[in-house]
Amino acid sequence: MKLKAKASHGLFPSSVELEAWSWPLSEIGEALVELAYRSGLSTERVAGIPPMPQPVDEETMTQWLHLASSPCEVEMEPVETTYGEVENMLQSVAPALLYVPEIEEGGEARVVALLRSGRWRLRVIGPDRLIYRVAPVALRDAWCAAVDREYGPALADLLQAVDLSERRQVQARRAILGVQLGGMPMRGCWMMRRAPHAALLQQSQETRLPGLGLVFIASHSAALLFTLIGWRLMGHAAIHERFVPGWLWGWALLVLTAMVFQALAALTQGWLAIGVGSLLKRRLLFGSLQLQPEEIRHQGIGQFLGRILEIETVSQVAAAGGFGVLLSGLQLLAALGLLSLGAGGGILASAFGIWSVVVGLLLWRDLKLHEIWAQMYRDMTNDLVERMVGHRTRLAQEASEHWHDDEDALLSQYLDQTARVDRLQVLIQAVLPHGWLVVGLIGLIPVMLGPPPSLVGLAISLGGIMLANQALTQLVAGAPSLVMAVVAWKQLQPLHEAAKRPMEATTVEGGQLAAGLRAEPGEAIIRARGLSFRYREQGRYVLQDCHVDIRSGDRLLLEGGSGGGKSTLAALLSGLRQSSGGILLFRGYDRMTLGGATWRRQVVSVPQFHENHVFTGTLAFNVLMGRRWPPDIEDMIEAEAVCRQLGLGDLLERMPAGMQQMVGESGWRLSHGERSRIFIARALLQGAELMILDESFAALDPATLEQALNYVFERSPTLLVIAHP
Ligand SMILES: Nc1ncnc2c1ncn2[C@@H]1O[C@H](COP(=O)(O)OP(=O)(O)OP(=O)(O)O)[C@@H](O)[C@H]1O
Repeated sequence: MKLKAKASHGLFPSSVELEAWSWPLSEIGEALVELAYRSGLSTERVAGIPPMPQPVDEETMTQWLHLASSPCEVEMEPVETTYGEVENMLQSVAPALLYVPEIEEGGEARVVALLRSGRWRLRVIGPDRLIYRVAPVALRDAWCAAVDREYGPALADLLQAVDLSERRQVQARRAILGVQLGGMPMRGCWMMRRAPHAALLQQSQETRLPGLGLVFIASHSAALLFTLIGWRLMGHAAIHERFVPGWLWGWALLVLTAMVFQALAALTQGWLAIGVGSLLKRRLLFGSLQLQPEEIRHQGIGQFLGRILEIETVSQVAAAGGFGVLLSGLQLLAALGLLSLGAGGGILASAFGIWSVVVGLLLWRDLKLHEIWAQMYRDMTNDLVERMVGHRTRLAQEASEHWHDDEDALLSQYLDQTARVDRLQVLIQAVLPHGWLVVGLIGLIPVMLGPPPSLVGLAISLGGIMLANQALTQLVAGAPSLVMAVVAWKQLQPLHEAAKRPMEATTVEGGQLAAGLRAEPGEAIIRARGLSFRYREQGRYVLQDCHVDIRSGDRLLLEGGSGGGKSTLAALLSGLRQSSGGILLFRGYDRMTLGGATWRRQVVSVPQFHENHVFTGTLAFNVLMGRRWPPDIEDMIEAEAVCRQLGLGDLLERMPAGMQQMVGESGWRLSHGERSRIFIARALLQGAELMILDESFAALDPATLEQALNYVFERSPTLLVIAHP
């Protein structure tokens, strides 16, 4: 099959073949750099991208892309679609890299660098750095060629028998395969995005928020300007009693223009709200995943839950007109200008200045009260989460009359604070805008008592008072949401700070090691010299001057008294914690060289029961999450086999949905022994070089223990078992 694409350069576009607009696999690094640069995500063409290790499979490629994308300040996210959806996906996934398997038997695999494109023509960068325009269907055919080749021949005879032109035959084959294979998963596409730890401003540029913001401010200002000119026109006509039709038409035109700009402002406000909300959500959720377990533990998980819920407040406020509040500032300035131009300008402008200070002070007080209120709310959430987690223990062991002791005290403090916030709100909402009308009219009294003012000056002053009233009404209507947003943003600061931390990158050595072969029998896997660890800087050492040697193929048992530091050592060896001193090497590399992610892939630890978790999801997800998700059919077959070998066959028979059964907190309640074997299965399926089991067999009866242990011996290349004597 020959694939064609129109070249976009030159005066007379000509058809060129796949080789011209796709990159050889060996040049994937160059394709990545060029795509990052041309799509505006990198500021320069980064040099020195390491070569991709061979042989290539999807896993190696994903790992390598993870490694190679970090110097370009981008991330490559694997995208999965179905055979029937390929064309749609190609139209929305850019910028992206696509792995195109060999089109013909014996051909070579290629890579396509897809730029942001229109719907009907996709733009791709060729190895000659020129941009080609490709029909979505041509790229679809290239990407799906391997699948089409496998399933297409069966259709060939059928299509030959029908009298159709060659073009129609291709279309018919595409349509039939689309129906037959529509749900088949398709992989080999990686979407390029700005790295999530990049500055918020850079990320907002990517979503075109600054431009939208400017359009919003400009259209709002224009609407205000045209309204003011309209007022001036009507005022002038009224004072001079000259209501000629031309003036009325002019006024109508001004009002219409103001309406158009107002509609544009409302439209861009909606887009801004959605854009800001999604940007913040993405950023802060990334921040929450960047937190170290110790940071969460230090503050309590409920505190963080409370903070994460605040994300919704910030984005809702954006939608609820927080921007309108900011813009009422513009109206206040315009009102100040009018008041100083009108009759008795000095007095009215000063009165308005003093009133604005009062407004500012009351809003400041509102902010402070809200901050205390939010802290109380977070404490209550934390308390509630603690109570829910420990509910069963309290049920069994605490006297029921004490269950709600602290809860009642917290609740009554919270209600008192809510009442304080509400009282201030009433004052702000009722007094500020209307109070100003009274103050403004009192400010006019000296003007009226003095020499008669000019009618124009009086009209301008009245217009200024009304405009200020309108601006204050808008300000106090939106102020509560703005105050909430400021308070919520302050609470989200730890997540925002965590989001600035760069992700742990896979290093060149890490990538090579991950793609390379297993260690030779007897080769040193772990080497630790003088290893020490303490939980706090001034705390006591839990481990001190510790020497460990683990070789490939070893089966080791680590015994020791309670609190002796066995689990801590397991956490250090598996890269979950970092040592306070000494040297720790995995196959000759330290953690910095290898990268934390690669280290944790290669040394898997099954933590003690209370430190491990069954996620709410299918059993298949729970055992395969350490390998990859979504899985392919081989993964599923292997996962079921591992579960059966660990003695979970009975459980699988009893579960109505087998491997697809929902487990976890709200699903099938697994017994202690079943859970511990699921943890073992999860670790075995990760395929790590070294496996550490921390008291994983404690809950098993002797027969099951023997079966599980024998299987673990058989499957793990190197094993360290922690157990009590
Ligand atoms: N976050 C922490 N801060 C301070 N000390 C801690 C912390 N976590 C654990 N420790 C202490 O470190 C010591 C070693 O704990 P570790 O869990 O490694 O022991 P272990 O040998 O696995 O014990 P066991 O056999 O009872 O599971 C214990 O004294 C424990 O109290």
